Amino acid sequence: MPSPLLCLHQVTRQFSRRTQPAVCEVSLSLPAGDLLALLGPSGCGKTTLLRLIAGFEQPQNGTIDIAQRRVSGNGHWLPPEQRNVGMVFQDYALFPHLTVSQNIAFGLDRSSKTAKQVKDALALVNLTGMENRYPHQLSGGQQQRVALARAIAPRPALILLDEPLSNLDAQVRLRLRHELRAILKAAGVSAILVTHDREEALSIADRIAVMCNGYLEQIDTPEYLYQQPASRFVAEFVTQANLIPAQRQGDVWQTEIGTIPITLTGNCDRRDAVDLMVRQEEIVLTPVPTSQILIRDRQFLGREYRYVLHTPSGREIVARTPTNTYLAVNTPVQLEIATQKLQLYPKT
Ligand SMILES: Nc1ncnc2c1ncn2[C@@H]1O[C@H](COP(=O)(O)OP(=O)(O)OP(=O)(O)O)[C@@H](O)[C@H]1O
Repeated sequence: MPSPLLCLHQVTRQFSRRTQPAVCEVSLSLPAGDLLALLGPSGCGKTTLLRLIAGFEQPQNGTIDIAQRRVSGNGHWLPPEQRNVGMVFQDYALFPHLTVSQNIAFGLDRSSKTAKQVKDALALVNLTGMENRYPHQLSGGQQQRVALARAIAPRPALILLDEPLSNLDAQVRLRLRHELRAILKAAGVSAILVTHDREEALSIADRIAVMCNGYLEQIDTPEYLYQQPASRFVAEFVTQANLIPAQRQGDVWQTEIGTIPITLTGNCDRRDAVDLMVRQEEIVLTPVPTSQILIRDRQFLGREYRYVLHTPSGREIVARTPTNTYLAVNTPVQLEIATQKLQLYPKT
């Protein structure tokens, strides 16, 4: 197996003794050529972790290796400019008085190769022909592509992107999402992308690292993460699943939405009270006049309906159904769960 391009071991950064660490004992590795998304809510430590890798922050504990070279920890320290890492920021950070070409050439050593490196980077981000424009003559999406070309041009080992799409409007953002992945893959560069947008992470990353309160909760492929969230936090944040309290009663789980065979969650868990993870798209709704569960809201989302249901105890459950299930608000409904395997989590 080839050595990973980036290796973090037990990295911790605490800004003040009175607060908990912004990044706490994070270990992860990144295979060469992979695109990793750091995903988590605001304040969970994503940007701090990115800055530790770039060398803008120094950890109190742990080691960081890039391309088999220790850049931080155990008495080693390499400043950002010696780490062979490119950065792309949320606000593009282009020089307004320099043209597109000059912006891209900025970080390159002046040599006979510079013009070719700029030309190649421009072609990679699809901006050939715009080399003499100034940043204010470009759209937001084009400016971000210049920033990406500038990071790629010196051919760094690793590119770090901090919320690179968040300043763009929704449509451009969607388009650039896929372009971004294609450009990074075409350049053959490894990259880490910070985002708080789960769809962005799920759709473009090879692997996703989910962070919560400074800790790394889970790192897996988007598919695995979605199917098998390792914790209640990942289940709620990434899959936006419903967590429904359940009591063991013989060979079924007793819940507000009916009984569920224990076999659906595997028989090995001996706990009596758990929360079951029920994904929005796994719920099948049938109108039943005697049911105590009511539809409180319905939204048409084009390809599906999003129903908000209320149980007698006041719990809110969200279901997404195909558009052939049209049910009016206030209809009493029965819920069925269409899955072969349900995840469960210990009760909090
Ligand atoms: N220079 C600093 N000094 C003190 N505290 C800091 C500093 N930088 C970050 N923090 C704190 O560390 C924690 C993690 O911040 P960080 O910016 O890494 O989170 P984030 O996940 O990137 O959030 P966001 O998505 O809002 O940018 C927060 O509680 C933040 O207030």
